[in-house]
Amino acid sequence: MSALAWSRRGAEEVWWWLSRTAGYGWRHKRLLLVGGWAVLSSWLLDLGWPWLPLLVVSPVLVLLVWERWWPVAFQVQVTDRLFRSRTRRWLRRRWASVMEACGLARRLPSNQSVQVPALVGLAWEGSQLVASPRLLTGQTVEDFEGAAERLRVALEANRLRVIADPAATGCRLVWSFGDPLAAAFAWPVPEDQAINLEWLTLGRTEDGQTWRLPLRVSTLVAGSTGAGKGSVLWGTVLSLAPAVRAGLVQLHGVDLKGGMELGLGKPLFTRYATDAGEAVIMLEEAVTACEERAKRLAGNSRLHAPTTDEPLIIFVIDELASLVAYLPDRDLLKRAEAALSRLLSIGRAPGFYVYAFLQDPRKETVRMRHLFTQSMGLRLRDREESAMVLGDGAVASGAACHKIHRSMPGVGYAVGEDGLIVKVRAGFVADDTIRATAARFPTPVQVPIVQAVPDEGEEAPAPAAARAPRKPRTSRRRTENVGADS
Ligand SMILES: Nc1ncnc2c1ncn2[C@@H]1O[C@H](COP(=O)(O)OP(=O)(O)OP(=O)(O)O)[C@@H](O)[C@H]1O
Repeated sequence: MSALAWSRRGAEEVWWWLSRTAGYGWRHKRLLLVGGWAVLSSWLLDLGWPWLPLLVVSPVLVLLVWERWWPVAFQVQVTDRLFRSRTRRWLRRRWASVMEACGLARRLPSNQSVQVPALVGLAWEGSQLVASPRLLTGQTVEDFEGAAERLRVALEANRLRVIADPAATGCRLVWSFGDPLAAAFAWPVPEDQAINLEWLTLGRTEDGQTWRLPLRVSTLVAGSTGAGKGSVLWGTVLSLAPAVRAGLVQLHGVDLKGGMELGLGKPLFTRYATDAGEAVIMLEEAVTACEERAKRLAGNSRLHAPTTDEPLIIFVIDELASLVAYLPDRDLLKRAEAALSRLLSIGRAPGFYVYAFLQDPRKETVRMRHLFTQSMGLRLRDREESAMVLGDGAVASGAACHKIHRSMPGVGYAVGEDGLIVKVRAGFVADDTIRATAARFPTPVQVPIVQAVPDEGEEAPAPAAARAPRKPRTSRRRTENVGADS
């Protein structure tokens, strides 16, 4: 190794040590450096080289001043770079022992030699260290998923993802260091022209990218109380607001907390239900409108193209369980379940989608859970709940909703644009932002929900089970008005 390389390595080691001892504070470090400099200077002065101390110490002084006055730039340019090159070097050198310690190496009984998965590639991609191992014969990606936690701790990383290749015959190990999602950030009022009918923009991903979710898929968002479902809900509404004002999207809101959640943004909603009776009528009318649109599309198109005459209909249902599990009125509950299941199963092509939010993802609570084609998990109670929402495979490869800390509302796991699970944080939507958005992007049409009131002397309607088949509850003209399908 050349002298230059040695001195570079020496400088790296000094700065590595300085960054590792950050806890001691700069006063101690400075004392140490100045002391070392004094000893070195007196030694060099003795040798008759008075200019050398200055030469040696001036780069260090420059670095000290840089770190003190421009800490962010210093972090990015010096500390992070040193950390990366050192971590990469360390892993390359220790790969075999890491594999062995994590239970991924194999000792051959014949000659006691150790077989280790070869390290095919190792590189930094942004803030993530990515390794590509070659699996040993008889090993599967699941073996690496099983050792994920050990691999994470071995590198003192915040998170490790095991990403299988499409055929699941190999995988990539992705270590993330630090937490780019640690700090909350506010979500702004959308721009006037920001109409996007393919993607919702909701926050940031752990790679520092914008978090986008496909719009034209019914989506279930689960999170314990206080997990930040409100940010995802309002992020969805804000993302759609410009299209709402343009008449290309209609929002139908269900808020059985009496309007406490959605009330602030009422002008954005074409239809808005705050009690179970209204919600069920709204859903049933939407099913009728959806079936009619599907009939019209049949033979012409396989996917509805939104227009102002035939907009996308997006149901936003806060606390889904209040509608399909906790209703004391069994008749209403059955009707709600039936209408919602029908909408979820036939709504995709005609452009009817449901965005539902709930705390308890168990099947006993939401029987139609499997009908949501997209789901995301915020903080959840335990591993089982994480697996219910995202699937076992996602949890095994690192989507641990149950490990999200209480102090991180809005953080969760979702399927990213590449189809892989990604950790995300929704932007925080303040009440003032909702009010401003509602004032700027009101929907051009609001359709009230009319509940049938039995005429005097007329008997109350019989339970649904006794009536067959049930007709739509409002006139044909009103039904057609839903979704402006007239
Ligand atoms: N993205 C976010 N960033 C930072 N703080 C957030 C974020 N989202 C929510 N919070 C904060 O977390 C708290 C709980 O948020 P929120 O009401 O959205 O949770 P929730 O999941 O809807 O809870 P519940 O089901 O009990 O209504 C709020 O006080 C809010 O200030």
